[in-house]
Amino acid sequence: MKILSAEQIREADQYTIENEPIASIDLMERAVHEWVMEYVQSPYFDYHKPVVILCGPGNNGGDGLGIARSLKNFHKVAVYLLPSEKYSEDNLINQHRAREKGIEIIPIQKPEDIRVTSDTIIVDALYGSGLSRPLEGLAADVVRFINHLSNKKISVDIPSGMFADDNDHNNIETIVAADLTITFQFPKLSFLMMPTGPLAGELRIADIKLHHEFLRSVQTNHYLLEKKEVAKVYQPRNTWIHKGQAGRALLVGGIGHTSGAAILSATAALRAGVGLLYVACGSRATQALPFARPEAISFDLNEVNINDLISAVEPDAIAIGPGLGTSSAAAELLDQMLEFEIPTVLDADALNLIAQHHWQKRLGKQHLITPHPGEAARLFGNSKQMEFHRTLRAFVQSSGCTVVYKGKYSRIYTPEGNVYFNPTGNAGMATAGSGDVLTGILLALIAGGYSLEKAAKLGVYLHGLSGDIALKSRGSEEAVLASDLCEKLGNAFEELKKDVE
Ligand SMILES: NC(=O)C1=CN([C@@H]2O[C@H](COP(=O)(O)OP(=O)(O)OC[C@H]3O[C@@H](n4cnc5c(N)ncnc54)[C@H](OP(=O)(O)O)[C@@H]3O)[C@@H](O)[C@H]2O)[C@@H](O)CC1
Ligand SMILES: Nc1ncnc2c1ncn2[C@@H]1O[C@H](COP(=O)(O)OP(=O)(O)O)[C@@H](O)[C@H]1O
Ligand SMILES: [K+]
Repeated sequence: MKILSAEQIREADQYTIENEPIASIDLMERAVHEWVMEYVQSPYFDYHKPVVILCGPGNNGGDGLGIARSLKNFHKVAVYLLPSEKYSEDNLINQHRAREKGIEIIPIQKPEDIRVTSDTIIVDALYGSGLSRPLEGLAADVVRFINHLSNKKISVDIPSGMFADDNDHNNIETIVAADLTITFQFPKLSFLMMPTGPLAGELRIADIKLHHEFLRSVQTNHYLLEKKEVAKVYQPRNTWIHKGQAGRALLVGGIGHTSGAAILSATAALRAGVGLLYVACGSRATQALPFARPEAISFDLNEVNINDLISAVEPDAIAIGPGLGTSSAAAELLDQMLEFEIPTVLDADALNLIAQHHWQKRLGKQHLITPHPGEAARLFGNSKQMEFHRTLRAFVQSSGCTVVYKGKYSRIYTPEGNVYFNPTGNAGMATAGSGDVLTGILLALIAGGYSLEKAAKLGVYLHGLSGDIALKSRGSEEAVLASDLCEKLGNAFEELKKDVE
């Protein structure tokens, strides 16, 4: 699914109006209808509760006025309107239509004019994608006022005060903190990033059927991964395959106290279908592995030379990092391994070592790195979200490596400059070892023949899906373990395969 900028969204609206063709006010009616359809299907809909709709001067406010007319059929509705010298044309039409339906429109002079009871649902239609500067004055006061209320808040298109794209210079306190955002046609970039993402709350997308020609041809570098697209990446296993063809993988890590990290990665790699798995690890992990994961073949890093091991094993792919530590021996090992041409996943301490030794420039097209925000900050600096995003995207384009920036909506950056956001996964995955599991999955997929980009898309999606399945079976986020992700990986493949054509 394409993610468009605010400018492109305006163009999409305009193109639809001119080429469908449809009058602007009728497109707004369609948006209102689709928004209400999403709302009544959401868990927030309860016709016993009164609704207060806050409207601004533009078309977002116009939507709010239309929504008021529609919700009047179910709820007790009150409409409040910000004062303005220039309401948009469609806003004025909808003010008129609302009054015709007997709806009183109450002008807001001060935030306290807005009257709610404890069960009132607040619909936020103050500002949408036409926001041109951070909110101030009365609008900002209204936002702060409602943010202090414990009432459920549902935003129309965008939480008011939030820019669709770049909020680096915005004031977070003047953005509505919504429980649910029902957005039109496209997810907005700011919903998928910190610190704005949490303010959008739960997301639902209302399909307002903008012109398919425009949607097909519009150029973007930002996408939200969808199951059916990821399913196209998946290559079903050939029934005549033998283990030598299912990928030979080498995992390096698991030294001392963090032996478990290598065991988790190894388990994940095996569950993700690798044919042969070699693990080069510390003495403790070498001893534990035959019991924990008898399918893996282990080597003690104290006893083998990495170059000899590579010659003997001839891996199709390598992963280094989980539980590696940052000792000088680990640094020396990584130093040698960064010279290899073999596709390599770099995670955890491998990334910390790269940052420590300023080896970022040694990353190239054979590398897939998987930093979480802490590791990423060590590697690429600690700038604000959009600036960081631009820095990382530029680094990936110039170095040729592929990056998975982990978190909610993990992002895949490709050397072509594309960025894919992953929708699967949940807060239960914020637990020790879940990143190690991802490393193992990626290792297996790359060893099995997927390109780095395809492995990243498929691997990150399946990893999150395993987390979602684990959450269902465990019952609550708190109880999900990284090992559960390995256990449910088969079910995640099964779920994805339902969409393979
Ligand atoms: N047919 C369509 O196009 C469809 C559009 N749709 C809906 O329209 C929404 C976009 O509408 P929009 O472009 O009118 O922008 P909106 O966010 O309502 O506000 C603009 C007004 O606010 C003002 N303003 C801006 N920043 C400000 C600030 N900081 N403080 C104070 N004022 C500020 C700005 O004034 P100006 O910047 O010119 O000074 C202008 O007057 C979109 O999110 C969706 O909900 C759907 O119905 C689908 C069909
Ligand atoms: N709230 C969340 N929602 C979705 N995915 C999450 C969330 N928290 C963590 N994850 C996922 O879990 C993994 C955590 O990785 P990482 O921080 O490296 O863990 P560890 O170092 O303990 O192995 C990442 O893939 C991340 O995307
Ligand atoms: K809004």
